[in-house]
Amino acid sequence: MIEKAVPALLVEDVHKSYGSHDILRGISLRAHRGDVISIIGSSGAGKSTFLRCINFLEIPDRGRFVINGEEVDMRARADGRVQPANWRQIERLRTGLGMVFQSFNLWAHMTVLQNVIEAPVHVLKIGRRQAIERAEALLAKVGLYDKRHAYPAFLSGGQQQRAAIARALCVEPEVMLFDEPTSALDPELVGEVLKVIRELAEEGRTMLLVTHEMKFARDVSSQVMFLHQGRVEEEGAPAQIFEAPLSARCREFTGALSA
Ligand SMILES: Nc1ncnc2c1ncn2[C@@H]1O[C@H](COP(=O)(O)OP(=O)(O)OP(=O)(O)O)[C@@H](O)[C@H]1O
Repeated sequence: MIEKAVPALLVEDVHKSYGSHDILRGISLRAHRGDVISIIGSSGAGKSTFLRCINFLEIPDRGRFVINGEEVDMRARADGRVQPANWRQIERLRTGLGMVFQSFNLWAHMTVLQNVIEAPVHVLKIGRRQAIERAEALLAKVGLYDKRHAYPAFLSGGQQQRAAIARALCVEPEVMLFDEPTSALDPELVGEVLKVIRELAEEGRTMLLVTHEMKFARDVSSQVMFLHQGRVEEEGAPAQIFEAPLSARCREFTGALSA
């Protein structure tokens, strides 16, 4: 089927620098529907920056982006870099990318339910009743239905992150982008969030996951990308990356963390 052949996300040759510091030096990625791609690497390798360039929270200096078959319209700047030509297009395409951040980023003045329906109602313009139905189903799925009228301050970090996942899912994104979703959590709360992410993977959702949870990445991913200093040092199936990596750096990194 032609539809299946269109990647959910295609990213080519992404570059990004801050001043004279080159952070991303030509990273490409292709995610087909149902792929779970973990992005791993040492601190400072550029993992989060890469994820943030994909939904234009950071503006890449260069790169080609095709989201759900639609290419992002980029234009050249006088300094040789590129920038999105049309922010309306970016805003529209962003609804196809559900982002979950390390620090949850829930709105503190809104209840869990209000957080989850905000984008469906105000960005997608779906009816409030329909948004509430969808949000309640998602909150039940992540185990937070009973907390739907609570404010974020009254939730644990794990509950806040599960609410943030429900919020990202509520716009029915093509691709979920997870940026170290468990890094800010106390160790005893990590498992409940990983369980939700694992269920999403098992459902066949397309996901990119920046993580330091090596065992989880090994279990849940269809593909793993190991970044080193802004480049893809090695990529492949989890069995390759974690059991028989070709790169000595990758072997050292995964060996040290999964030991
Ligand atoms: N807004 C910014 N301005 C300047 N430098 C930045 C900015 N954001 C990130 N950097 C730098 O870019 C480099 C890569 O950061 P990034 O957060 O992408 O790495 P990472 O691989 O996700 O690391 P970690 O695992 O520690 O989160 C780091 O050296 C960081 O200090």
